[in-house]
Amino acid sequence: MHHHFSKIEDLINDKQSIEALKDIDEHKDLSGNHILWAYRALRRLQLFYAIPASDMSAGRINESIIGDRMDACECCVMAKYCLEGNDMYGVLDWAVEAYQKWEIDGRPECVNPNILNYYIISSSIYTGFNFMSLLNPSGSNYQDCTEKFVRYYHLIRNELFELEKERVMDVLEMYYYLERRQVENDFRYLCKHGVSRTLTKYLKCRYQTNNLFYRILMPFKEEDINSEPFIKLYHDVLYDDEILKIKTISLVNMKDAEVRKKGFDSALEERTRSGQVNWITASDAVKYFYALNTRIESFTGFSTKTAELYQIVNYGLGGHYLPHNDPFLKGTENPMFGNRLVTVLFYLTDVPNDGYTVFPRKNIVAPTEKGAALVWHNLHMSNGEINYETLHGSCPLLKGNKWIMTKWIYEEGQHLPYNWKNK
Ligand SMILES: O=C(O)CCC(=O)C(=O)O
Ligand SMILES: [Fe+2]
Repeated sequence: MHHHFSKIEDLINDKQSIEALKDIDEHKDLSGNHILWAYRALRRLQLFYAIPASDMSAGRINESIIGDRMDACECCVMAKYCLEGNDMYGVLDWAVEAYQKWEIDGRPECVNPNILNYYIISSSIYTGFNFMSLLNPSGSNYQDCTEKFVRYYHLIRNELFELEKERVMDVLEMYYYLERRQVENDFRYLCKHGVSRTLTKYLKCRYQTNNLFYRILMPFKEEDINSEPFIKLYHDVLYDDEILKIKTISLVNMKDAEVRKKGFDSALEERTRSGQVNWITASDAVKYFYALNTRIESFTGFSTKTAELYQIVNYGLGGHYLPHNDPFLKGTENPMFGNRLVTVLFYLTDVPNDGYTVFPRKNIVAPTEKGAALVWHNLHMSNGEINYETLHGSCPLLKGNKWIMTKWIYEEGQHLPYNWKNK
């Protein structure tokens, strides 16, 4: 018996075994869908932040290396997925990249050069590049052509990127599309350029006791972000041990995020939102978050009695949430408690270079950090109508992991100048 133990111990300590175990560990949760989503996440990041395949495959964005190098095989797989999604600009970009890496990496077997040629030729025809003009009538082979093409491709790549942005679409959709497109452009711009604090005479930060006697000892650190709509940031309102507890409870229960669509049941739609979600159960909430409810009431000034349960979200690579409004549209509100009056968004991780919460209509990128809560009013406090200026989203994550927790406070039970039931 003892003898076996030492053998097992040797095996465990063996470098190769450790690598193998790591491999198993890293891939254990990947189902077919997740692999497809991983590819889509990369492609989405590429399009969103305008990163050419040559930069992305080097792990580079804005001149700095933040990720791992991709090899020829991985680039080829990207081209394959793009082809399956009928994304011919993607096929072109990745196939050319795969081809170059294939040459540099000593022509690894996982890449079939004929398939690569096929990718390049078909995508180049589709994207309007006259590949045929490169063919030498006196019988050159595809290999030579591909090489030539790769050289030309680098010259025209920027124009291709521009072309890709133009899409054909139904005239009736145009108005909605233009408006949406403006918002999305603003969203992209803000995500790319990150946090800029604009200090004005009116936006200040302060120690806030909210007239609570015991808060004199430990006032809230309140920072004004915007006045209309009301957006404020409260620093250090969630403690490290609470964050750890929240992540521990949630980790085993995370499910792929869903979005509610008008007229449809909740749908899995990773184009709009991609991440993993868990709702803390009522019994766990009582057990662990009683004090937090009281704290939320202290800094927001609203009752949490009618609030939703806590929602935890984890975004991985490429995880995002496109701009949206949190309240339900007219007629779909909660019949007992009304609409989502206030959003309290806690950050369970730091948000250093990406994954910001952005309000594109107000030109705001929230300057937040771990343990802070961003609070905003979704409805006009005078009449309960939705304030569409609170449109907000989460920028696609380029690296690491972002964890948040949300609490939605409802109209019922608050001191409001209107009766929500008569709206
Ligand atoms: O993750 C974020 O920054 C925003 C999340 C959000 O808007 C939501 O969950 O409704
Ligand atoms: Fe939201």
